[in-house]
Formats: sequence, structure tokens, C-alpha cells
Amino acid sequence: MNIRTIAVGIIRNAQHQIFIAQRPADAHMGGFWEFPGGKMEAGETPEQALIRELLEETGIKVERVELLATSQHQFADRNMAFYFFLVEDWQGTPYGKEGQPVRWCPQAELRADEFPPANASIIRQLIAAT
Ligand SMILES: Nc1nc2c([nH]c(=O)n2[C@@H]2O[C@H](COP(=O)(O)OP(=O)(O)OP(=O)(O)O)[C@@H](O)[C@H]2O)c(=O)[nH]1
Ligand SMILES: [Mg+2]
Repeated sequence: MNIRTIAVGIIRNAQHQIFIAQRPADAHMGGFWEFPGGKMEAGETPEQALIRELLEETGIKVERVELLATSQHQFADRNMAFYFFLVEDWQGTPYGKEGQPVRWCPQAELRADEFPPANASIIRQLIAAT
């Protein structure tokens, strides 16, 4: 099985709220909340993929990122490698550019059961850091 690399952005504002989006019902992990991001394309670094995906999905221009964690997850039908980036510097105001429901969630109130299973460890890490 081949491995897809996924670049994920934990967009955090000065009040330590995190911008999350709900995946469409018919997508992989549909209905779960996610950190915006997506699949790395050929020729991109994870950071370049993140910058492109956040512009496409939230309209922001990322100015600086910090790699918080990486992980691998084996789903029944696919293997994925995740790069979780903290994003605190950007231009613009994030919104659901693809029509997806979005909200700001206080970091301490993130709930692992609202996210896909691959997010469990990063969410534990974020909650522990509050
Ligand atoms: N963006 C994002 N994807 C996640 C998270 N957690 C998680 O398991 N995933 C999985 O990682 C993959 C990310 O792909 P995506 O659907 O966002 O990809 P994409 O933006 O490139 O979309 P596309 O395939 O429609 O072009 C999906 O299989 C999704 O279920 C998360 O927190 N954020
Ligand atoms: Mg995506």
C-alpha cells in the first residue's frame, strides 16, 4: 500500500483558539472535524503543501510555521503520514472557502472524539500544553 503525506495546519489565534473545519459527509472521515490541510503533491515539501492547502481551504496567506509533530496512521484502506504544523502568523482572516462549516475552538476544549482517529495524539499533546 502506498503512503500519502498529509500537511495539516493548527491555526491558532492570540486567544489560543484553534480554527477547525468539518469534513463533508461524503469525504474520507466525513462529518469529523479537522485541522485544515491536505495531500502533498509531487515536488512539494510538507510546508509548501500546507501553505497551498491553507490558501485553498481557508483563504489565509501563511507567513511562518512550526512543525509540532509527525505521525503515521494506517487506515483500513490507506496509509498516511501526517505533518502537524502550528500556524500563528498569517495574513487575512480564515473562513470556510470551500463552503465547509468552520469554528474557532479554545485549545483546552478540543475533543479527540470529534476528530479522525489519526488526530488522537496531537490533540492530547495540544490539551496537555494548555
Ligand atoms: N486535512 C486534514 N485531514 C485529515 C486530518 N485528520 C485525518 O485523518 N485526515 C485525513 O487526511 C486526509 C487529508 O486529505 P484531504 O481530504 O484534506 O485532502 P485534500 O485537501 O488534498 O483534498 P482532495 O483530496 O479533495 O484534493 C484525508 O483522508 C483525511 O481523512 C486533519 O486533521 N486534517
Ligand atoms: Mg483538505
